[in-house]
Amino acid sequence: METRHCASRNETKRFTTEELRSAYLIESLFEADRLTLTYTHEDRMLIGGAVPVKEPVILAEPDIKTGYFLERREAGIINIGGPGTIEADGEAFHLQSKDCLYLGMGKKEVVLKSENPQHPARYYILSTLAHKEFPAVKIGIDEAAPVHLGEEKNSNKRTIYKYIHAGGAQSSQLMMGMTLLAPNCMWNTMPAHIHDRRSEVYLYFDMDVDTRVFHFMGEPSETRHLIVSNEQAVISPSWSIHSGIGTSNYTFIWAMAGENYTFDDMEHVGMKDLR
Ligand SMILES: O=C[C@H](O)[C@@H](O)CC(=O)C(=O)O
Ligand SMILES: [Zn+2]
Repeated sequence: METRHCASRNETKRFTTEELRSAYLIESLFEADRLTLTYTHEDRMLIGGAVPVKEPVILAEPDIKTGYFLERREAGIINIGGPGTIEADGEAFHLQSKDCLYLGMGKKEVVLKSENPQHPARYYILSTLAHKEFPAVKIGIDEAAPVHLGEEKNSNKRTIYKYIHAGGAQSSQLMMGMTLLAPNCMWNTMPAHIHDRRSEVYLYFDMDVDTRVFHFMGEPSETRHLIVSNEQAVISPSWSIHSGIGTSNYTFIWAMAGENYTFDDMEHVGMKDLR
């Protein structure tokens, strides 16, 4: 497990490209037959990936220092690969591509499996602290609440699918969903926003090998960018905008944790305030 301590707003202003990338970008998440994990101290989110090929992957990490992974945590797991099955304390959940599984606090044995090693499941895992147990539930993309945003003339027409949120799968604090861009639309989350009461993580995927997303971060008056490749994730502290433009099509998963559970609690940044 890799640990990322929080960088302050003021030190971030002076970061070189490499310093910015090592603080905020997670470059490698999906490896065969093992769980990769990054522990960010931003709202203590755990960001993970697993690709079961030859054998199942167990959700376990001694460095978390609790009796088991979900002893004091909950998790959202979205499959971005081939079909797979997740077993949680003996209960099996079948996940096609873009299906999500919510696992509440208290689930002891979580086993991640692929149906076909030739086309393995690719599990993206986002785990946050929990204070209460909520039932495990699978949410297919067809069951997620769609929100239509943006306009073609601004190249930002997109649909936000919410899986884990106040009106969907219940959780202690995790909110999770996926944003799909309309054809020829490359911008996400512009106009940009911050939410001072929550941290957020973006996973960019469904990208060609040479496609890049220019992900914009930083305080609205001090923006920086990260150049992001397929299946890489970005940590967004509460003071940072999080917006991107792709050189070609892409999809992204967003996940948030923090003080409130109010998706709409965003402070929109006026275009005149961006620097
Ligand atoms: O706080 C909310 C998150 O940043 C995302 O839901 C935004 C997003 O998916 C988008 O505008 O496309
Ligand atoms: Zn946001």
